[in-house]
Amino acid sequence: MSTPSGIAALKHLDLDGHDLPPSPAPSSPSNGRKYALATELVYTDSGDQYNASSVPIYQSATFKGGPGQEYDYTRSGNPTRTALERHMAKIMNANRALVVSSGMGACDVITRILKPGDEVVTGDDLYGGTNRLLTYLKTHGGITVKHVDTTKLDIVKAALSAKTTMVLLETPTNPLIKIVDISGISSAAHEASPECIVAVDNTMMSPYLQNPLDLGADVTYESGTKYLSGHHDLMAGIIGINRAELGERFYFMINSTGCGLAPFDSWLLLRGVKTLAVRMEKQQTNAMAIANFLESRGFKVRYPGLKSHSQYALHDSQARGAGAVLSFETGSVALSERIVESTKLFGISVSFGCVNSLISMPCRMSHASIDPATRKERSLPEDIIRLCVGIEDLTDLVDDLSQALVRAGAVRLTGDSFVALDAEDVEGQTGRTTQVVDEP
Ligand SMILES: Cc1ncc(COP(=O)(O)O)c(C=O)c1O
Ligand SMILES: N[C@@H](CCSC[C@H](N)C(=O)O)C(=O)O
Repeated sequence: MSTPSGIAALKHLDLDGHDLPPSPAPSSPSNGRKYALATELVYTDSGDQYNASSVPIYQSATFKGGPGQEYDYTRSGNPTRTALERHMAKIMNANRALVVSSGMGACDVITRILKPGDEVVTGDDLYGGTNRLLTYLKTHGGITVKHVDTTKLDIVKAALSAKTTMVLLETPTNPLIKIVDISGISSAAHEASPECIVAVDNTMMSPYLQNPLDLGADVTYESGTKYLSGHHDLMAGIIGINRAELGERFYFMINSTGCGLAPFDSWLLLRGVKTLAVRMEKQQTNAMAIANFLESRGFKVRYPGLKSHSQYALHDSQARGAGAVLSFETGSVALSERIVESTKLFGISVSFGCVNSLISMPCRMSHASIDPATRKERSLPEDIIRLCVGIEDLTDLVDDLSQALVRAGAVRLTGDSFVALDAEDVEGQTGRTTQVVDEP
């Protein structure tokens, strides 16, 4: 591929994604990290003419100078966004990273390369928004979408064929915390169809804990709205790729549709990513303790850090930690609602990965767009509660959950110890007999 210069370098016109000129300042190959990840996360070279310590925000839609310029228009490229993309490529172990306006924006860019007649194999437990986009592509885009239990390699293999164009995975899944064998499925997919693109949604882990590209995936993407930003103050999506031609095709889509991340949000995300290691370490330490606490109270807890998780070993083999999202069931929707409404520190909110702890009922919130019949078919329990654990003091978090469980009638205080009540007992009671602990 020749590299046009001058005005040609500013045109990104090829509709089929072939023979495109390189996009402005593509991220440099960065697989050879010099330092440990926690160090690399904080180390950014601003490349600024005044040696600014923080990457400057190029809040400009246009760049003067005409032909031959590296940047002409922020939809096509912006120096602050490029700085973030270079930083993220390094962190994701990717040759190239692209940043867009949301996690779903990233999923859209990736799936836009599908054509009518193409076939996608994906999981039966997926974030509700991903399920919604795939359902749209199935209904209106002429694409076959097969939802299978991706925890079972033999089931995935049976679904794959030479026609499979894309495999789209999440691991751990949201919200059932199922673990998917990235390496096993990537090999099987490439064997069934060498051109098949294996894309992994890494939102539940972040690159601090898991690197799908190192495990054989072709594309990794995630919602930067979550752990990467860490403060619930921006929306972003990141795509990481090692295959140059895929990078150019995705860049073509981003430039064509205008979903590249804005300069200020790129700057905010660069800032957030610097503290990813310390936030994640504290969040997952808290999450582990809370998972143990709930399990010891008799709840069925889903968390990949628990040895009781049926896929603990698989998760441990492909990730460096369990993250900070866990879910548990109570056996009763009404009881779950009361628990969610009784917490004080755990805010009732969608999303996860931020410094504050959150509580939600996925079937009513993040996964409400999956119709109830499909939720049932895919065994998504209506009573499931999802916790996203933050960086607060652990004792405060446990106390908050304890008082919520008691208030809601999920456990009874007997002397100093809690006794879990099963849902039938709780709902069968006429007037609850549970004691309420002192309010903090
Ligand atoms: C696993 C997962 N993937 C993708 C997304 C989409 O990210 P965003 O909200 O940034 O569009 C979300 C949440 O929204 C998610 O939980
Ligand atoms: N109303 C939103 C719900 C966003 S859910 C965000 C996040 N992925 C989560 O799992 O909590 C929508 O319809 O997309």
